[in-house]
Amino acid sequence: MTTQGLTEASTSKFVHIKEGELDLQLHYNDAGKGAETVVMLHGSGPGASGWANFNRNVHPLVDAGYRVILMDSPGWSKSDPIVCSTSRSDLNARALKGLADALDLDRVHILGNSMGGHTAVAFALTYPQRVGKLVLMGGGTGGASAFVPMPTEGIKLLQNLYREPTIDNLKKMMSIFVFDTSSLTEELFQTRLDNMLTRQDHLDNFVKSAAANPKQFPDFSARLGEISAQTLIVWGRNDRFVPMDTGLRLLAGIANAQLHVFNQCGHWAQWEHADTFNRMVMDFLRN
Ligand SMILES: O=C(O)CCC(=O)/C=C/C=C(\O)C(=O)O
Repeated sequence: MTTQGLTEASTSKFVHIKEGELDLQLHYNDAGKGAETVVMLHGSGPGASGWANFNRNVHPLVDAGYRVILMDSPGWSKSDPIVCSTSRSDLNARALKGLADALDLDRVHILGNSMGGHTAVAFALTYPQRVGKLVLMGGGTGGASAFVPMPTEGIKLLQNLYREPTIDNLKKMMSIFVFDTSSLTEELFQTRLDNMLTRQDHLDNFVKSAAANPKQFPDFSARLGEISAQTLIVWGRNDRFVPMDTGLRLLAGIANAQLHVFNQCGHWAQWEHADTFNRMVMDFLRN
């Protein structure tokens, strides 16, 4: 199958899930028809979505024969709003369980970016039998860095953007989000700003959630030994949002893990080094 013609609109779907206390509508994109499914989970930035985070990764994986599902987490994009006063990582993991059940998916590979990585680990800890392989980029667990003050400069800019969603604050955040800022276009900024401003309720709820529980992403370090899934950890050496020693903690804790560090790369490895990243992921999933 070739992916010509696959767009956000042509793959856009909704589903209602009931999973524990979660009773809401989720938006997701569904692309490809493979026997194996890769779920991609986006990060926590304002205006983030599956399609915004992974538009450079969907097509190669579909062409390689995978079904690709992009889940928009509760509180992002076209999914229902929510205030989270407990663990956001576990809340998203429950949402993914509901989505996997609704789509009759027994087992999925999970590729998580930042908050999506935290969610992937929460899912693997709670529903280990539902996990194939894990790819964790710039995320996987909360907890303190040994080297960098927390919250990091990137997370402070992200929180500020949630409180004051202006083009200036968006540009401030994006200026340290990726390593090579010349790749950021006015069109990308405008699309991202439009995404954010379309859902003022999501922005307000994120701020309320952080006030109710500043530690939205718990530290899973002590439990990483429970994960048996083969895991590929990917980090940017120049990540100023979630520091690289988080990746080292994941590597130390997950027995079947390997770590790849991209030089000249910020917090968006799957976008900044898309071609190499896609080849690496396909090789990892295949073998
Ligand atoms: O606070 C954390 O540990 C996670 C931060 C995070 O998920 C940031 C992600 C940002 C994006 O992926 C985005 O804005 O697209």
